[in-house]
Amino acid sequence: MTQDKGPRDDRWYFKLMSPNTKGPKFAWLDPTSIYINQRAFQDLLADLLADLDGVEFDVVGGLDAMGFVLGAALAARRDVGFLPIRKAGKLCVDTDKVSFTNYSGRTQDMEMRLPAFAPGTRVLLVDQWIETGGTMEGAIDLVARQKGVVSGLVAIAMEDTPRASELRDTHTVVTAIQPATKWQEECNEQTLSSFASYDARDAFPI
Ligand SMILES: O=P(O)(O)OC[C@H]1O[C@H](OP(=O)(O)OP(=O)(O)O)[C@H](O)[C@@H]1O
Repeated sequence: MTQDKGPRDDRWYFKLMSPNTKGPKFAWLDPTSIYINQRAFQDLLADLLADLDGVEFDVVGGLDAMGFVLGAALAARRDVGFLPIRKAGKLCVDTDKVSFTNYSGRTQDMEMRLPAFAPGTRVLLVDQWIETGGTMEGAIDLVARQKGVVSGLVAIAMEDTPRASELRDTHTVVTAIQPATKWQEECNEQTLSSFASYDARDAFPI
C-alpha cells in the first residue's frame, strides 16, 4: 500500500528520468538524464547524502558503469576515496573476479583490483539502479572476499524483486526512490507515470 511521505514522495527530478525507446534488450529506465541537469543532480545528491547521515564508510565502491558517476560524486562530497568495480577485462592490474547475472539474463564478470584495501575497511557500494540485485550481490562478494565491510548500498532506484528485497533486509540501503511510495510502485511495474509527458529537453543544462 502506498504510504504518503509528503515531499519525499515528490522528488521533482524523478520526472526527468527517460523511458526506454530501444526495446526489450535494454533497461526499461534511464536515470542518467538526471545527471545532465545541474539542479536535478545536486538535489539527488543532497537527498542521498541526507539519508546517508550517520552511515560511516572509508571508501565508496562504484559499480561499472553508471555507478561511477553517482559514486564518485558522493565520495567527493563525503571526502573519501573512490574504488571502481569494473566489468571484466578493463583493469590492467591484479584483480579478483566474480560472475553475476543481471536483469538482461546475461552472465558477465566483474572485477576489483587485488588488493584494494586493508581488512576491515568500510565500503559503501553505489550503483545507479538495482533490479534483480545480481550485480550488487557480485560487488558485495568482491568486498567480502577482501575482508571489507559493506557499510551500505546506494542507488537511485531499487525494485522490490525478491533478491533486491533481501538486500534491504540484510544491509543498510539508501535509495532516492523511497520504499512504499507511488514512485516505488511504478518502479516495480517498470513504468513511470511521468513517461507520458517525458520531454528530453526538460533535462537540458540550465
Ligand atoms: O540488479 P541487476 O538486475 O543486476 O541490474 C542492475 C544493473 O544494471 C544496470 O547497469 P547495466 O549493466 O545496464 O550497465 P551500465 O551501468 O553500464 O548502464 C544498473 O546500473 C546496475 O548496474
